[in-house]
Order: sequence, then C-alpha cells, then structure tokens
Amino acid sequence: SSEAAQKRWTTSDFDVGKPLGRGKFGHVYLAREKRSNHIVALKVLFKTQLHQSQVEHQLRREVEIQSHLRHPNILRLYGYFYDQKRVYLILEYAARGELYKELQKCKYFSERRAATYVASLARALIYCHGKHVIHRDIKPENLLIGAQGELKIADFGWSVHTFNRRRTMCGTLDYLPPEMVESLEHDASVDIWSLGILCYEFLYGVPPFEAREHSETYKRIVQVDLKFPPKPIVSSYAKDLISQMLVKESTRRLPLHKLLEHPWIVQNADPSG
Ligand SMILES: O=C(O)Cn1ncc2ncnc(NCCc3cnc(NC(=O)Nc4cccc(Cl)c4)s3)c21
Repeated sequence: SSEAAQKRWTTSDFDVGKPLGRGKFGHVYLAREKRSNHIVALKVLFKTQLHQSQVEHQLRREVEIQSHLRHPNILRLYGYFYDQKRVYLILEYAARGELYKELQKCKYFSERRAATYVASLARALIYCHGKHVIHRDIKPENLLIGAQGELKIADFGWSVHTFNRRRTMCGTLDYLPPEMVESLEHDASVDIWSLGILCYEFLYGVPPFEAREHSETYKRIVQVDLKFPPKPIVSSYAKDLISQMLVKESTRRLPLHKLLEHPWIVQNADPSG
C-alpha cells in the first residue's frame, strides 16, 4: 500500500521470527507487521558492510526501481527503514523459498515446469523492459517461489534504468552474455540471454557454458559453445527456443513477446504461471 511506502517503520512495528536465509550482506527473517498482521520477509543489512563494499548507491537504486514495480512474478519491496547500524528491507514473503534449492533437489525440471517458469519470467521481464528497467542478474539464486508455486524475481540489487547504463561486473559469469563479458555497452537483450541460460539450466540442471576455470567459461560464452547433452532427453522445440535466445549478436536474440508464442512455450507452459 502507498502507506507502506511513506510510513517511518521501526523494528518495534514487527514481531521478528525465524531466519529464512543468510545472504552476503546480512540475514533475512520471517516477520509479522503488528498492526496489520501482514507476514513479510525482513532483510537486515549492516551499514558497515554496505559501506565497505560501496554498494549504497546500488541499494538506493534498487529501492527506487522496486518502488515502481508491481507484477505477480516480481517480489515486492514494500519499503525500508534503518537504525544506527542496519538497513532493513521490508519484502514480500515467498512461502516456498529459493528456486535454486528446488532445482538442486529435483536435479532438473520437467519441460512443463521449466516452460511455465520461463513464460512467467518472460512476462515479468516484458513488464520491466516496458519501464526501461533491466534486471541484469537473472539467475536461480535470485528467483523465489510463492505460496502457489509461482516464480518471483527478487533482488534488483544489480538492476538499472537503461538511460544510465553502467558497466559493472555482476556476480557469477555463467549468466552473463558476450557483450557483458566483453564489458561492452548492453541493453535489455542481456535479460533475454540470461533467460536462455536459465531455461537450459532448468532442463539440464547445469548452465550451458559451465567450466572448471573462469577463463574457460569466458571462452565458451563468447564463442557461444552451446551443446545439448544426450541425457536428460529434451524436446527439439526446447532446444530450438534456447538456440534462438543464446545468440551472440544481441539484436538477433528472440524478443520476449515472440518467446511467449514459441511452440515449446505454447504447448508446455501452464497459462496461470
Ligand atoms: O531469505 C532467503 O534467503 C530466501 N527467502 N525465503 C523466502 C523469502 N521471501 C522473501 N525474501 C527472501 N529473501 C530475500 C530476497 C531478496 C529480495 N530483495 C533483495 N534485495 C537485496 O538483497 N538488495 C541488496 C542487498 C545488499 C546490497 C544491495 Cl546493493 C542490494 S534480497 C526469502
């Protein structure tokens, strides 16, 4: 609610519960806002660590960007507050937790589950790109699962408004497209590349250009050294879609609205997302 955006929150507004996870910058707790009984996730960040890592501007940009985004497949950031030592993010609670843990447990997803996730991510990214926001860090660690099994993109810590495109290194290399790995200018089509990487990883359990050494991964990305293992068996429609997304020339990647019309998505994605 807009009230949530303006109100000066403090920790005494919440009953804080169990820790949900430990991130690099701090922990996330289950919490209940006392007056509304609304369940949220509270991410606690230590100012010293934010300062040491010089990411305060990124955090400010994330809060600014997220305050304008409303989409069923984007985890809400309701607001934030701070005290002497910490910054608190008030986040939508994703009841079924982190997607990457689910992927580790299942090893890989069925084509129906993978296509349903890819379609909902495509719809969320179409929405973001429509608002000139590119996420730039689409990977399993930034995806959560809601109470009805729906996917939620979280952690816009690396997102930018495309007007002021920055060239900053993101997390793992695996999901970066050639133009980011070669640190050239990049645009919304970077998210199409990352979605193609994700689609491959949902179906095979590993990202396509994974290698022991960073230098090897770098080479495989810039050469788009795309291979499909014989196991698990994956339909040629799925391979066709992935091959149309993992294209070096960013302008030739399959546009997201075309992805939603691709036969693999049409035949496999659950329309409810
Ligand atoms: O807690 C878990 O590990 C998993 N989990 N399980 C359920 C659940 N429900 C909601 N949220 C969870 N986790 C937090 C997800 C985030 C969303 N937005 C973020 N933004 C951010 O961290 N920004 C940020 C931090 C430090 C520096 C900078 Cl520059 C930016 S983190 C949940």
